[in-house]
Formats: sequence, C-alpha cells, structure tokens
Amino acid sequence: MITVENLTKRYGAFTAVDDISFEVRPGSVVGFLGPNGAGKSTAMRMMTGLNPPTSGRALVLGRPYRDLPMPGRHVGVMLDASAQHPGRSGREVLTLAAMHLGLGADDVAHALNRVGLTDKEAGRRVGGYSLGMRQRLGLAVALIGQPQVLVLDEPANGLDPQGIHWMRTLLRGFASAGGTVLLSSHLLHEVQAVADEVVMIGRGRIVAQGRVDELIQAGGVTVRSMDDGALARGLQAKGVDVTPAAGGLTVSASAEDVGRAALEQGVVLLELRTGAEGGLEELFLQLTAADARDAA
Ligand SMILES: Nc1ncnc2c1ncn2[C@@H]1O[C@H](COP(=O)(O)OP(=O)(O)OP(=O)(O)O)[C@@H](O)[C@H]1O
Repeated sequence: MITVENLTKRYGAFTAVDDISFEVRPGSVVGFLGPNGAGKSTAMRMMTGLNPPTSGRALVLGRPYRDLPMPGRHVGVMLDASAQHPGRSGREVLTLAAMHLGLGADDVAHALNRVGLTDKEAGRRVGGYSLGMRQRLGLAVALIGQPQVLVLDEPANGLDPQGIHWMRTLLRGFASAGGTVLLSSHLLHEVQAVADEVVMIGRGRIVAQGRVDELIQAGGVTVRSMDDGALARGLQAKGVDVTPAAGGLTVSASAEDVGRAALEQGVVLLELRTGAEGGLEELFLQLTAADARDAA
C-alpha cells in the first residue's frame, strides 16, 4: 500500500509538486503520468525517502519510507537505471545490493533469472550495457529483497517491444500475487496496457485520476455518420453535449444512446468508438497541453 497525502515540494518560490493525494492498493498497478517536468520524479523521490516533502506526507505500508526497517525488503525502488556504477558488472551490482539486505548468491541468481539477464550478460561491465539491459538490472535490484511494493520511474524506458511486453507481464504477475506497483511513464499506451488506474499530473498538480477504463469512457463517444448535423440535433434534443471533432462528433453519451439517436434520425453511422480518440493518450494530451512545462 502506498498512501500519498497532500504531498507538496517547493524549491524557493517554485512548486514542483503541489498538494497531490492518491493511494495505490495491494494487487494493483497505478501509472503515474505527466509531461516532462510535471513533478513525477520529485514525488517519487519523496515517497522513497530521498527528498523531504515541504508539506504533506507519503506512506509506504503505513509508514514513511525512512521509518521502514530494511526498506529494501519491503519496497523495491528504481528511480534512475543509469545510476549504477559503470565499472561494476551486473552481478557485482546485484551482489552488493544482496549483501546490504543480508541476502546471498542464490538470491542474486534468482533475481537475474527473473529479469532475463543471462550469466554472460551479468558478467559484463554495466558501462557497456544497453539502456534496456540497465532497466532489467535496475529491476533486479528492486526485486531482490522480495518486496511487496515497487516504485519504478520510467521502467519501460529503452526497452524494445518484446521487453515492454515482458515488463508488463512481470508487473501484472507481481500485482496478481498481491503486490503494489507505482510506475511513472510517458509511454501512455504502455501504461494503458499495464495499469489498473492512473494518476495524471501537470505542473505538479493532479489533473485526472481514476480507473483507466473509466477515464477513457469519460472521453465520451466519437461518431462519424452520413449526416452529422441531423445526428447532432437529435442528440442535443435529448440534452446530450455534442462537440464537433475532426471528421465527426464527440458526444458525452454511451455508444448505445448514440446508436439509438441515429436510428431515430434515420442517419447511417460510419464509425462509432467509445472513449476519447486515441484512448488515454488523447485524454492525456488534452489534460496536460496547458500544463506542459518543457517540450515533451
Ligand atoms: N532540486 C531542484 N531544484 C529546483 N527545481 C527542481 C529541483 N528538482 C526538480 N526541480 C524542478 O521541478 C520540476 C519537476 O521535475 P521532475 O523531475 O520531478 O519532473 P518529471 O515529471 O519527473 O519530469 P521528467 O519526465 O522530465 O523526468 C521541474 O521543473 C524541475 O526543473
């Protein structure tokens, strides 16, 4: 369980994280989404005890991270996969992490196996690793203490499509076994595929949060027909909001309602899609367009 309550971080007059609150429950994967500079990393650093909040608090398993005994046994953290010492081999990095947690060589072998790094790869220096291999190693470090909670900053970064699929399977499996996962990403379609819920932030503030399917539903229905004008009039007569969209209409109603209105109006439908166009990505862009601090 992760509980974030009114978490705020100010740097002088600048507010990097502005009064955010959300929960990640056991058995779920929550995607933390936002454009560059939105405040995701700053918030995750506060959750994992690396930065003190200006106000508010973040609890992991009911306590501030720093108050957890042997936090690595409870919370697996990967904030910067490139931070590993380039001169050490992957196995050395993992062995050090294992020693720190009172674990042994078997645990190192198990963690390597879990993230799909071969013996040969584990023997190579991290400086020569691809970004995808560093992500796998970072994840192995996060997983080695058999934690119940994972906090991962951009874990899919640098992974190829197969790697992304593998990561998704691993995280879903982790959550299915009762684990709690918070991951940040700008790969929106990836979050859409793996997360049960999302928390979207822009300029440090939460702009939307909730179940992925509900957020997409909230985008309404996109419809294209042989006579959009007649269909729009029919829907508006029922008190439904209709907005012209590229080549069609966006309608705040269910697909069934739109289909019935088309039938009543005798209008032939050409296309009818639930959700904001492009799913979560479109919603994300709409919600954060005004909030992007840097070019994404
Ligand atoms: N130590 C600091 N001092 C001043 N400003 C900071 C500091 N750390 C972060 N910031 C600012 O806070 C804002 C949020 O940064 P943060 O790295 O948390 O964003 P992010 O959502 O993780 O972005 P990205 O996806 O680019 O990593 C940025 O404008 C950043 O410049």
